[in-house]
Amino acid sequence: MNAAEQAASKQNAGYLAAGMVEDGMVVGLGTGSTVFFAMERLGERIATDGLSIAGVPTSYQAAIRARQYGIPLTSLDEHPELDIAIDGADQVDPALRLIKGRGAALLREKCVCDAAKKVLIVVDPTKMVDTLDAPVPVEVLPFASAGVFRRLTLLGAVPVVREGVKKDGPVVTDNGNFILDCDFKAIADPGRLEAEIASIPGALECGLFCTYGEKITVIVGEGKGCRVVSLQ
Ligand SMILES: O=C(CO)[C@H](O)[C@H](O)COP(=O)(O)O
Repeated sequence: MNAAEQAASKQNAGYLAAGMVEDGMVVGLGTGSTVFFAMERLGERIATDGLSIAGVPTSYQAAIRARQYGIPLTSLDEHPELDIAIDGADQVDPALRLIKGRGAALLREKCVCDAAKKVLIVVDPTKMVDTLDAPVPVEVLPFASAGVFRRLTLLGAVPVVREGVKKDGPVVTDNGNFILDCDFKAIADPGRLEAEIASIPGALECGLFCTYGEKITVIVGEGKGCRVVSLQ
């Protein structure tokens, strides 16, 4: 798949997801290039069809884009339960377990995913895999980073501190933390690994999303439309 085909697939997925949002909904807004197509289409629906929604952004970048597209914003404080969330993913397996966090927004993305009654994951076909094997990002409290690094190594990872682009030194997340990208190779039991990482003090969240399959619908953008996948 070349870059133009991939962009078209992402647009198809994002636009279909935006069409599933109903008037009056409070919508979790994920981070990344695919979900931004959904935001673009939501903005058009607001401007032309009078769609009335409010969005909860998962990052500064999502908030900035939402404002550009004219999507009114709210917060999890105001709406601890969301009608729906739209987000991207880096990998999706057949049980609809995900690896997320390329954009370092995984902590807020998991909070929003957890708060949503229904989650639409928008991807291009390259994201669909039989076995999750991409590096798993772990958001780490800087105070505890050396200890978390050691514990992740004991779990079999090769952790790498994510470095900034146009910034020397580590990426600092929207929450003021570091990211360790942890290569576990093919992950035999993603749910168990997610629980093991969650048990490390100072590992604030990881990019494995293994417990939300029942409420996730995956929209895979393809050349001329979309394939919709759910466990139901
Ligand atoms: O998890 C994410 C950000 O933290 C993104 O949703 C994920 O990386 C997919 O991004 P894209 O749609 O640009 O491929």
